[in-house]
Amino acid sequence: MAGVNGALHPSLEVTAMNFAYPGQPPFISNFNLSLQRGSRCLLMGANGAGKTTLLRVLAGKHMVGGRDVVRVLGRSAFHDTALTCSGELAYLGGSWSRTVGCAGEVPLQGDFSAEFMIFGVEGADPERRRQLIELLDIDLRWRMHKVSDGQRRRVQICMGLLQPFEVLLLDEITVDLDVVARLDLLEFFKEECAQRGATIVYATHIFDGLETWATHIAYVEDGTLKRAQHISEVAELKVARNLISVVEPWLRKERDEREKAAAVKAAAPPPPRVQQSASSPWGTSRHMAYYR
Ligand SMILES: Nc1ncnc2c1ncn2[C@@H]1O[C@H](COP(=O)(O)OP(=O)(O)OP(=O)(O)O)[C@@H](O)[C@H]1O
Repeated sequence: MAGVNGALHPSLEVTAMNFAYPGQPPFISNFNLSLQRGSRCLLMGANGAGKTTLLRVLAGKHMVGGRDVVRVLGRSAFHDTALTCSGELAYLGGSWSRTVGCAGEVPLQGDFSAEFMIFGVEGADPERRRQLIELLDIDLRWRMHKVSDGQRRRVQICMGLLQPFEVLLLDEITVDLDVVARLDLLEFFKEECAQRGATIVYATHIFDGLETWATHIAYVEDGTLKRAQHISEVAELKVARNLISVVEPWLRKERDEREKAAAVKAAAPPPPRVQQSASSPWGTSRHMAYYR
């Protein structure tokens, strides 16, 4: 996707990025992605392909390489903490949690009202707040420990969007929303990109209506970027009914190849066992048997 629109300064740029979880083999190698202002990129891939990992790296939650590897608005996503503090770079992820020391991510609990949560976000523009509360159909009297998953999610999304982001990373946040809330939110995102030039990367498995929403697609397979295209360049989409009928064969092909590779591995003869010589300290001998 390098150089989309030919503009000089992409709002999001990843260059030759490598990543491995601690103590694990390399997962992402030589990953490159470049998005201009106003782009809405759909991040797709099978379960475990690396979408969440990528979004968290883009959000500056993991340090990867030097300052030039993951650039957001021309600044290092990890090193420039002002990016997230100002809300210019926003990440809305799966669960609503907070990090508690060695316990890691702990789900939010407690009897708070939606109003307390939303009005607790400092510096929010009252008009934007009113618009989001209305868009997400939030009742400010909701008690957060008594609401449904979808209602809790609406409050989380509202809080995450109060600051006018420049780059927004969305990790499957619409799963709990009903159809109307999801469509209204997607429309809101489209306007944010068109009017303010915001950039969005959205990881999801729900493709309904996204063929006309996305400007770009990125398809990852096992940590590797297999496709990165402008939506108009996806040849299959020109003749397909919808996005799901395009992506389903990619996912099935990938699964078949994975199963074949696993079958070949299982059928291969086991590696030769290292013969232990009689003099090996790990070998057994009749002599030692006397001492057992
Ligand atoms: N903290 C971690 N430590 C080690 N490995 C991890 C960690 N988090 C994720 N992984 C591994 O990284 C790979 C990618 O996981 P990731 O959550 O990024 O995938 P995903 O594409 O978001 O999947 P899904 O569609 O199921 O949400 C998986 O194999 C997963 O087991």
